[in-house]
Amino acid sequence: MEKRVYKITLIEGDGIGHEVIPAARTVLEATGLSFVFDEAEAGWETFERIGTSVPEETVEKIERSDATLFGAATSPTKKVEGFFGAIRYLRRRLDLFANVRPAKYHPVPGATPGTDLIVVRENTEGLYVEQERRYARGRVAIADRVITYDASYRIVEFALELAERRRGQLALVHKANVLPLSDGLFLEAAYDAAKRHPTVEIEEVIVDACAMRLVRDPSQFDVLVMENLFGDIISDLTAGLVGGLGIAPSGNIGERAAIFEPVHGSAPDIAGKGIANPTATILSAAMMLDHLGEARVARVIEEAVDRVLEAGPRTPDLGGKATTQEFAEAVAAKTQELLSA
Ligand SMILES: NC(=O)c1ccc[n+]([C@@H]2O[C@H](COP(=O)([O-])OP(=O)(O)OC[C@H]3O[C@@H](n4cnc5c(N)ncnc54)[C@H](O)[C@@H]3O)[C@@H](O)[C@H]2O)c1
Ligand SMILES: O=C(O)CC[C@H](C(=O)O)[C@@H](O)C(=O)O
Repeated sequence: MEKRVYKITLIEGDGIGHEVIPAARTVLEATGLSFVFDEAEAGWETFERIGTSVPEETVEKIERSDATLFGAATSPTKKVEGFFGAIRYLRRRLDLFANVRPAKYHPVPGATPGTDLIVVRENTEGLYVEQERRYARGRVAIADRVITYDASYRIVEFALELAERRRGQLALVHKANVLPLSDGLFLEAAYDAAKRHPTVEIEEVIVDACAMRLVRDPSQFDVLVMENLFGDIISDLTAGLVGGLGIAPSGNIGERAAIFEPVHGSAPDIAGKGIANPTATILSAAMMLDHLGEARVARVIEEAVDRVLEAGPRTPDLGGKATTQEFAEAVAAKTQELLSA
């Protein structure tokens, strides 16, 4: 059979994106699969240079490729005229409606054994419609939070299908006790979708109780589905359960495109030092391979990551002294060794 060549767009973005993307590329190149990598730009540095954070050429490259690996992009906390957040824009522009955020135990300090769950985050609406305004001479601010039946149905359907391939449990995470019209609509759509998946065990969990239960015993959860901002916050919590942001991968999945990225941001506090942990990006690259149908190689990369995390070298966030690239090279070597065994 002719060997498939995968077209992958690489977007470093800002800060540690410049370090973790080359690290993940080192691991991908060790798999023996064939890739054509195409680099594209996005983020704050791009905005400062050319006045837009996502050039059209970047969108076209993503649409033309089989999948994209994204590092991180910086967003300022003050309003900057003409600026929009790169990853937020790409999620909505390309209708990458499902943000899939696994949290699985890896052998690192502070990780909770038994954690093996996936947060499915709605990725196109909620507060991320980014419609804010101020009134009363600037002393009152309102942000719209949009929940639609269709987007809720679509994300819950995605989560139900995922749960069917796993342990068959789905938690519907919501705040309908306080917001019965909006989060209540999410639940209505969820139960309509669930009618077609009778084998999945459904549980409703109010988001604040969900946070508490996750901290106390994450092993009670399999798949959790929720609107955008709840998913943003809960997925950082679940990253914390498995060793921190240096570890947590994700995929933004749509019908026309898919972008894989670490859950973390551009980490300005450590950028440029070569000490960022590339595990989250390497595991995102493994998710990308899984998505492309290369499940076996994806599992081997995950195994290689675990072997290196166990034996060292480790990056400073996990108590080690390794650089980003040293860690990646160790994972690449272990990947090659496991693939040829
Ligand atoms: N998807 C994205 O592009 C994305 C995601 C989150 C934050 N951001 C942006 O990133 C910038 C910084 O945000 P923040 O500081 O809240 O979050 P962050 O994830 O960048 O960093 C939070 C903390 O975790 C540490 N950390 C993160 N990734 C790490 C890694 N791989 N290895 C070791 N330590 C790591 C950082 O050093 C920092 O102390 C902001 O401008 C924010 O808007 C972008
Ligand atoms: O800083 C940004 O522009 C987006 C950050 C981003 C988010 O979805 O809010 C990040 O926190 C994430 O979880 O992907």
